[in-house]
Amino acid sequence: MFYLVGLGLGDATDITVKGLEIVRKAKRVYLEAYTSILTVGKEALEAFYGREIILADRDMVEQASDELMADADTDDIAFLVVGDPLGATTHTDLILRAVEKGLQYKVVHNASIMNAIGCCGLQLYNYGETVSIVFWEKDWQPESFYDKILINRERGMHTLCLLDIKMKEQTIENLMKGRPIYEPPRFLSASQACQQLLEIVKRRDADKVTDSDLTPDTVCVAVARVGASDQKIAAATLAEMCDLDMGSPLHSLVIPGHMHPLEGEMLKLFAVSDRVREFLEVVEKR
Ligand SMILES: C[S@@+](CC[C@H](N)C(=O)[O-])C[C@H]1O[C@@H](n2cnc3c(N)ncnc32)[C@H](O)[C@@H]1O
Repeated sequence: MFYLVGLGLGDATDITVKGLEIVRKAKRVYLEAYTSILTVGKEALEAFYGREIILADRDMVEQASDELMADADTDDIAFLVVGDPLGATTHTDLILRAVEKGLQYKVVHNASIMNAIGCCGLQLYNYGETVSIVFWEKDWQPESFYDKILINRERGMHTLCLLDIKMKEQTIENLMKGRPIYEPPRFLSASQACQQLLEIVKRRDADKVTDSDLTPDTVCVAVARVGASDQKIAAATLAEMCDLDMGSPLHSLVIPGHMHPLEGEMLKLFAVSDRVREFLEVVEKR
């Protein structure tokens, strides 16, 4: 059996009982190591599960499925994914390859950032398309995520923005071989994401600005390390968020659409300034 096991969002103990039983009896245990991270590393997982873990880089997952799934016809192979195996990063390609090979598979679900974002108080029913905000390079500064945020806002919907993780293949190879990591992975922070969003606002033609467009005063929400003991949530204006330190990764950002009074009341718990509190009090009284 080929098992895709979700690890949840916080630390080693977030695996489900069902997932842990599978990990403990599987012949080999892989950890997908490039789309998300927990607040603890491979060693802490190995200590908690009592099993050796093989890190699986993008090449292995996308090109070496024979190796990954070897023996899954007669033995159990576990493939661990931070969050939910089918949340945000959908590993449906692996499922299709397992089926092609005539293998049986099972998914063990767990919490995903896609549902845990409910922690900020904005209703999951009211979200539109999720977007990914990528690290801008000197000569590559896409703006497509901004347009998707506007489409959601035009419909009154909130937008969950997942933030880029840049992990060089070399870093993962070094990790897998126990070699030192010369270039640590880079994680886009909520404040960097807001700086990029405001840069796009600045570049757009002021005459064409609509009510859905973002401004430095637009209230947004940043979450960091959701599910971990030091989880942090902050509601701030985009301009305030540019200078707010949310601490170590992972971060996500939410750009609200139309807010229900209850959503405003809940968000107020996380307001970082009087300006945001005053704005949310108006929402509460709608
Ligand atoms: C590609 S998604 C992977 C999703 C994962 N499979 C899941 O179901 O949650 C990775 C992005 O989700 C967001 N994310 C994942 N876990 C998070 C957490 N615990 N706190 C805040 N953001 C998180 C970050 O923006 C990160 O770059």
